[in-house]
Amino acid sequence: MTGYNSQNDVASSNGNQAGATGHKSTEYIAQENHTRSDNRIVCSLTPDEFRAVRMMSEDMYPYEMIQEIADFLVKGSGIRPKIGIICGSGLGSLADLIQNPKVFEYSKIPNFPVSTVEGHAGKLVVGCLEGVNVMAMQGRFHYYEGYPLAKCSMPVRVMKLCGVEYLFATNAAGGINPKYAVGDIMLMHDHVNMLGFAGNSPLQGPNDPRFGPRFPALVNSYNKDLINKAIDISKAMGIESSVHVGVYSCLGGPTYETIAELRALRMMGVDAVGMSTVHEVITARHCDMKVFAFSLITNKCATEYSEKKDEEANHDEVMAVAKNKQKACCEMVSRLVAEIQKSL
Ligand SMILES: O=P(O)(O)O[C@@H]1C[C@H](O)[C@@H](CO)O1
Ligand code: HPA
Repeated sequence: MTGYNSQNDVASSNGNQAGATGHKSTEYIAQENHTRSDNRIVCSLTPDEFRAVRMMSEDMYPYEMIQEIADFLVKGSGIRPKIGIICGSGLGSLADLIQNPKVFEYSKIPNFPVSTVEGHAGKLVVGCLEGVNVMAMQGRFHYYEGYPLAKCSMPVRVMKLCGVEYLFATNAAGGINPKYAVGDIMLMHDHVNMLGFAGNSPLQGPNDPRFGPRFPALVNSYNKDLINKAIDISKAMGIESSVHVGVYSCLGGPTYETIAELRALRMMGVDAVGMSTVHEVITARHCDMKVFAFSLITNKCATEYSEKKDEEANHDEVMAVAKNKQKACCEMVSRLVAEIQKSL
């Protein structure tokens, strides 16, 4: 074979849904081309470049591959979920609410990434909550784990192809708004996409219109009706004084923010900061899901310089606060699902 273009071949192996097998055969062809007996290099990429391209293509999830994952989950559970829930750090107990759960470990789901962060169990739980079929991710994927944004939010598309219409995304976040206390809940009504400012988006790359449009609008991303219902629920629960409506921003992490960064975020109107959710919301809105999201404020972000160690954010504190507040978060989610059930 002459004039071999490994880049084309990588793309087509991806498009063929060949998965690991396709990639292996692509690599084989490329290596063969690099080691022809006449020593002519016919591959347009060096082996290292080829490997890089191949790794990039492994991070792409074409529609058919996502359909395969969705089919696997629907077949394995016998359920078509209506609501998808993403459990934030330390909030995995949201998935424990699910009755008659069918649990899929991420490592056993074909082509699924694995969770690497403490407090993210790496399980997908499918079952029934308040009479509604739901699917919950006990463990999400973060950019800082090394996954590209499209891969981090790929499960949202899986949910969509399983039948999900509503996305509930939860997270642990640092409170920047000085009125917020540790343990408060912030219902997200908007976000500032800092990774987007830097030119990074989960929708980067070719657009597949079967998911949604090339240029989706993001105003009104957070469903107002669901926010209002959650406010009513917080009143019924007697926790309205610790529930706020605010703006979330996601940074890349894994570092917590500097004082200067936190001051800048505050000036931009950000109330809480974390390392997730925004790319999931973008992906969900792209495929026209209704979105509800909240942050559990697990720590207060310092905006003054201090030598005090206890003012520094740390993941143990995040986890401990989440554990303490999981009951209220679970109740909020259950009651909101029950409200949705009434309207189905
Ligand atoms: O998955 P979430 O956004 O809830 O997790 C937050 C952000 C980091 O992963 C971690 C930092 O403590 O908690
Ligand atoms: N910053 C970023 N992410 C977080 C924080 C924080 O203060 N707390 C929990 N997740």
